[in-house]
Amino acid sequence: MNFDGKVALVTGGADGIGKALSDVFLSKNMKGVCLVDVNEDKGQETAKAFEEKYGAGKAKFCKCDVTSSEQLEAAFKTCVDTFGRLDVACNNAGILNEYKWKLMVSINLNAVIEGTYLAVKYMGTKNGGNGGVVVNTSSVVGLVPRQYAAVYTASKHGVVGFTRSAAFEPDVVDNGIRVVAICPMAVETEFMAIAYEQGSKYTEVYRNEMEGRVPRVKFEELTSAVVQLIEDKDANGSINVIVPGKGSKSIPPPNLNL
Ligand SMILES: NC(=O)C1=CN([C@@H]2O[C@H](COP(=O)(O)OP(=O)(O)OC[C@H]3O[C@@H](n4cnc5c(N)ncnc54)[C@H](O)[C@@H]3O)[C@@H](O)[C@H]2O)C=CC1
Ligand SMILES: CCCCCC(=O)/C=C/C=C\C=C\C=C\[C@@H](O)[C@@H](O)CCCC(=O)O
Repeated sequence: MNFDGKVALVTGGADGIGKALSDVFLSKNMKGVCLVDVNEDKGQETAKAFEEKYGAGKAKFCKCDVTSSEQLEAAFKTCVDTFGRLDVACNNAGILNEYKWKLMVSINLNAVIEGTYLAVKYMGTKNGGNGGVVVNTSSVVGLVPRQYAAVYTASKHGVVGFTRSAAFEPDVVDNGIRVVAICPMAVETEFMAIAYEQGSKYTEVYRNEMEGRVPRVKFEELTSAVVQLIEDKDANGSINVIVPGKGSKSIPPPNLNL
């Protein structure tokens, strides 16, 4: 898919990875981006900054807690009502808080599943849309284990398993939709700092043993991996790990000869 005149919806679009993706989408001449986020102040601020940079009417902020089915569907509807179409859905919002693990699973996994199905409803060729691409944000710990962050790791493994499987569901394929996921290593966002504030078993260990020593994926490395996945019409069910300084690599599922 090329980006010209297309429309994206990005959850967690107010900040971090979602903001960086939205910026790149607009720089590639997308018609508009819908920033879907629970943080109203940041969301309004980011939308305003994008309108100053790319022109009036290019960015729409939708206040939404992705754990609410009603709010998430309203965001998809607002996006289509505002821009007249939807082509790319990035299910990206996420948190790290092992102490609030049920909430974390709701945000990191349930909302990704719900967002994917809503994308089929609002982008599907059988539902009046033009087809499109769903990009789900997992993590490198969607592929490998990480102690002290068992539930975060489980939620991100869930995103990988769901993406690999949903991509080949007839209802998804027959609606002209591809589904992919990214598995970044640590990225240059405030994610860990926010996790410190909220309190998490992993962040205490991270702070003591790793902080300042873990290389970070730069926004440019991450966004170019996502752009490639969106542009590549053969990328479906693809799970791409993104490693600082080494770019993006597709990780096939294990072949168990079953
Ligand atoms: N930063 C990192 O090192 C890595 C992050 N990831 C994943 O990338 C995704 C984005 O993370 P970052 O941009 O780094 O974090 P971030 O904290 O900078 O941005 C996350 C955004 O999601 C929003 N959000 C949180 N809960 C929400 C909810 N219930 N409803 C709607 N919006 C909500 C926040 O308000 C924020 O704007 C997450 O899924 C995270 O797990 C994956 C690998 C590495
Ligand atoms: C488990 C919570 C992770 C939250 C963020 C996320 O989703 C992904 C983080 C990704 C990468 C973390 C990398 C950690 C690397 C270390 O295990 C080690 O390899 C780095 C050591 C560097 C050194 O110089 O010792």
